[in-house]
Amino acid sequence: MEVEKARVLIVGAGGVGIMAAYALEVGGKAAVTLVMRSNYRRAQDAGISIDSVDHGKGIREWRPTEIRNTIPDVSQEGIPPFDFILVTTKNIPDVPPTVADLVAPAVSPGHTAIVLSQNGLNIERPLLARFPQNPILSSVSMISTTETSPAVVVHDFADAQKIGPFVPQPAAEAAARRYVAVYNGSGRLADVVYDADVPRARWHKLVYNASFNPVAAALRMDTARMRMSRHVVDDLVRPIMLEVVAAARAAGHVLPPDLPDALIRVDPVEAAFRPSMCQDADKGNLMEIETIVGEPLREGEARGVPMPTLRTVYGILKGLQLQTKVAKGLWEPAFDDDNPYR
Ligand SMILES: NC(=O)C1=CN([C@@H]2O[C@H](COP(=O)(O)OP(=O)(O)OC[C@H]3O[C@@H](n4cnc5c(N)ncnc54)[C@H](OP(=O)(O)O)[C@@H]3O)[C@@H](O)[C@H]2O)C=CC1
Ligand SMILES: CC(C)(CO)C(=O)C(=O)O
Repeated sequence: MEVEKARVLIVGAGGVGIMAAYALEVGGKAAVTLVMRSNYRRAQDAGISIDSVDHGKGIREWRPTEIRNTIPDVSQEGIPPFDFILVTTKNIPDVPPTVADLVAPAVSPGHTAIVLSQNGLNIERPLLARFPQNPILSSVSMISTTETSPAVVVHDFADAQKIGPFVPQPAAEAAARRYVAVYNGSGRLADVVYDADVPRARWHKLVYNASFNPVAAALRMDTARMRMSRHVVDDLVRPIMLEVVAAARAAGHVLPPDLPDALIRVDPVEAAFRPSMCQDADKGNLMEIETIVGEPLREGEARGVPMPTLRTVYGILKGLQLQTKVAKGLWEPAFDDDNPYR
């Protein structure tokens, strides 16, 4: 007897979203509807191309069950509810629409589990507030995957995810366990696992992302060159890592003492790896500053943790983000009424 496939909507069809769509479909336990935007036409015409360390090179003209270029409105369109909505856009709350606004038409209250496979801290909170009857799940992803041109993806580090409920609660725990089983239907993805404490996993990952990402974006430097310079690590990366470890501890998450040293050396030198925020800066894209830098800073400072290096880097990054907003017509230089510097 054929078991009914989970209906999964994926919003955000870049590197992470396309690899998730592929893993879900190839596992045979999910039917994926993939929302595409700039790459929609190319995927419609020629399919999606993937070279993947997990699934093989030379995957061509691939398409999931359904591709569309709008967010489904389940009640208006009269379509069956989605079991899961996987969000894999960049999370940039300082520019609308918010993730909650984006997915709202596709959410069936009390049914759809929303999975956030995005970097950052506390990104789940607005979803919990907006959809109190729905399981809200976190996927802390360690994959390295890039959309090199529209609908063409290169995936070069094995898919590793820690997946669990943002708030421990039976329905969310069950939904998270089901999602892991559906995602790894192929049995190939041993590092995609259930984790009962994803808030800790988010802090753990932030030790890398809150330090290397913004410093790389500000300096336009890969992690190998930062290490070769020595001073970039000594003056910026390591101090931020220690500040984030202290903030995590203040928030109740004790991370291994050797974590900063291990993460400083984690990228293969020959990869000359540019963290995602640096790649966004290179492309003139908006960056995930508030979720990756601002939020750990706010969490730490609210608990009295001194975080002077991260605060300075945050200020610089916000300035860079403002320049991108100007370039995109999203900010008009003008004084607010209450600006003391006018
Ligand atoms: N790439 C990686 O290896 C890793 C990424 N992450 C995290 O995963 C998340 C996704 O990253 P990644 O896949 O690299 O990001 P990408 O920039 O490659 O992809 C994001 C996708 O979301 C689409 N999108 C954005 N807004 C909308 C919208 N309103 N409606 C429809 N589609 C939209 C973009 O479309 P368009 O092209 O039209 O802008 C793009 O296709 C981020 O939070 C990132 O930090 C975490 C670990 C590793
Ligand atoms: C380092 C990496 C690829 C880890 O998955 C990441 O999260 C990023 O570049 O932002």
